[in-house]
Amino acid sequence: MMCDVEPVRDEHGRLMLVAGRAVTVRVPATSANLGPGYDSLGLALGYGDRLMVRTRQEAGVSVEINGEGSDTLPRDESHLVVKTMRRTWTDLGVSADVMDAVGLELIAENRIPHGRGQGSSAAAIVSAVFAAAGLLGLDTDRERDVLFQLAAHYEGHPDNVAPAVYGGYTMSFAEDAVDVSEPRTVDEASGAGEDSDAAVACGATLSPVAGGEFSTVAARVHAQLTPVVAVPEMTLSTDAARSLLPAVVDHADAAADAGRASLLTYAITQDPRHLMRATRDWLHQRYREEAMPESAQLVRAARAAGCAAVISGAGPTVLVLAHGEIHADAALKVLKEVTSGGGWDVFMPGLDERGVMVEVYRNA
Ligand SMILES: Nc1ncnc2c1ncn2[C@@H]1O[C@H](COP(=O)(O)OP(=O)(O)O)[C@@H](O)[C@H]1O
Ligand SMILES: N[C@@H](CCOP(=O)(O)O)C(=O)O
Repeated sequence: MMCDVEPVRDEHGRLMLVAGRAVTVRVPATSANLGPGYDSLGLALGYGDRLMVRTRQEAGVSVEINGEGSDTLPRDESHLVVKTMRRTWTDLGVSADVMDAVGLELIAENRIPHGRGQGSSAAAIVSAVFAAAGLLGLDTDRERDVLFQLAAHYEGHPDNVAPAVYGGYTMSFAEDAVDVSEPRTVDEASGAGEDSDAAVACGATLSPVAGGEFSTVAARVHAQLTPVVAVPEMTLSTDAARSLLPAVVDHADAAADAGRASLLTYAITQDPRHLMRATRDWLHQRYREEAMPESAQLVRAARAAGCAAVISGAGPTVLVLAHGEIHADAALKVLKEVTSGGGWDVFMPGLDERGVMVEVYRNA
């Protein structure tokens, strides 16, 4: 993090939002699940979104959107980034009066496609949480773990948020206190409209999130691992895809899935030759097939051709985890051939090892 601003506090010690600051946040696209790692495993991809936010004296909010969502997203308080920044400030103890008095100018450069299974909503939430913390003058590198907790809490599942925050390959899990027996939609999980006491700002650093729901471990990816994606024009919201999942799964399916998820961690970090067998899943893809039959068909065709293909996130993007240049070129060719009828964008996005990047500066 690059930062030349300090936290300012009121007479009660509460963090203050002040005019005349600016922040730039870069956040990568992500692919979650990776086959057997439903709601756990994630990979940071080598491209992403950029968000700039300025605070100003005049109250109110202005939003400029370039790229993805420029013709669909709202430009007011209901914009996901604006809502999430305000929620973050509230959770970090900034008073409503202070928040209302300071104006916001947002410029979003969006490259991650929306509703395609590459973590656009997680990227928006992560960029909002880190922008909000940066504008308060907090050291977002030092506070990365607490800010991860907040963002994962807002998103409701940690598997996209973790690689967006830390980069690389991430293995996330719910802490014991969380009841994961009922699948939740993103809206339920993000607690839209509810009061939240997720984190408290105290002293120079943030306290750990009260009852932090999720944790993660980030690992470096094997040098040969090369993602290839096929992105269709159709969209599928994550909430809709989650609503297709059963509340209970068969014990044998859970056991089979656990074996492949363990193997996948070895394949991604140590020996990519195991990727094909390591990317079988029993928990989500088959239940979602009806909502994205063409993606399911592409996964089958690519696997039949020897590519470790899975549905990326909740879909409908198809991801191949290739190993080495020759295999990646072959995977690219297979995906292009099968989708030659049109309507798909097939490319190699590369990987991101750094996660979210924040620069804060004075903007008098
Ligand atoms: N950069 C962004 N700014 C504002 N809202 C966003 C942004 N990215 C995603 N969203 C919101 O999240 C929705 C997509 O979220 P979701 O259904 O979870 O799909 P994805 O797989 O792309 O994360 C979009 O339709 C939009 O409402
Ligand atoms: N584990 C989640 C992942 C959703 O990822 P997204 O990129 O589609 O938002 C799920 O499978 O629902």
